[in-house]
Amino acid sequence: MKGGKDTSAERQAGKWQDDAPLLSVRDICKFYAPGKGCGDVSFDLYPGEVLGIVGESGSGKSTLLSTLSARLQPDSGQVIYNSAQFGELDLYACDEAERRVLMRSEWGIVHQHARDGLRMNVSAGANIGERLMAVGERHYGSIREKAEEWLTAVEIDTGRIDDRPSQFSGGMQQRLQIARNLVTHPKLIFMDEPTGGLDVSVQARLLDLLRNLVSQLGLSVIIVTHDLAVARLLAHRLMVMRRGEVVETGLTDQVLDDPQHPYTQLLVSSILQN
Ligand SMILES: Nc1ncnc2c1ncn2[C@@H]1O[C@H](COP(=O)(O)OP(=O)(O)OP(=O)(O)O)[C@@H](O)[C@H]1O
Repeated sequence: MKGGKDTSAERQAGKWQDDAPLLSVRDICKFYAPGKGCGDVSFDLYPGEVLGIVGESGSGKSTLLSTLSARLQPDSGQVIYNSAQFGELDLYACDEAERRVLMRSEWGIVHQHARDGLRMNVSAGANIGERLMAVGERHYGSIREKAEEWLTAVEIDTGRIDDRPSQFSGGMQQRLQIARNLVTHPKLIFMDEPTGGLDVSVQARLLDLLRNLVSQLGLSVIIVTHDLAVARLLAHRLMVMRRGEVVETGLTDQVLDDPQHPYTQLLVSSILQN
């Protein structure tokens, strides 16, 4: 099946708002110094929705993503996750053990640099199998079979299952990182510049793959990118950040085709001029 975003019309019709939010973010602040970090961020993310966080370098995108994914304690604010296993969880008030379970089952994190998300000294199959074992899978044959299925899903030859990621190209490493994340059927994926640092043709292939998987699996995604073309292709909704503040939010097509805030206008026009 060829994937793709749902149309703005569906989004505007409130297709997702009928469901309970998967993630509710309220007044999150995390500042390292004045203007360095992120402040007063609030939004709801619905099941199957892809939210893009865009803005120039240093605007606070990665800081925000880390606070949303329970990797960086905010100075203030609340992140509530609607867990299949635990019900509503306040991420910074719940047990560390519960957060760890989420990280390896219901959530996935795709890092910009694949080596931050992979174990480079074990095989591709073991990278995928490790996450399965973390959720209780013990049968070697079944783990290997699922690893092969996921290698195929991310377009890696199953003959490479015993190779280490260090023997893979950058694009393959990134696809392996995605397979490792998706094997446990997570609900929510956090991505930080997943196509950054890759050649343009490799980026295009990865984006196409991501778009199809996100659509087929009905994943909710929060993706940080400075690349508006990536945002346009993947995200239903955008949040534009500048100096730690959200300056504009809205449907992707609306924000990019009819930006309201002067900073977004500048961001969009600078891309058009290039
Ligand atoms: N651990 C840290 N200690 C101090 N300052 C930090 C830390 N991490 C980030 N910052 C600062 O906070 C600001 C926001 O950084 P952040 O990485 O969130 O921005 P970004 O929008 O993701 O940028 P980029 O696209 O370059 O990754 C920057 O000024 C950065 O230098």
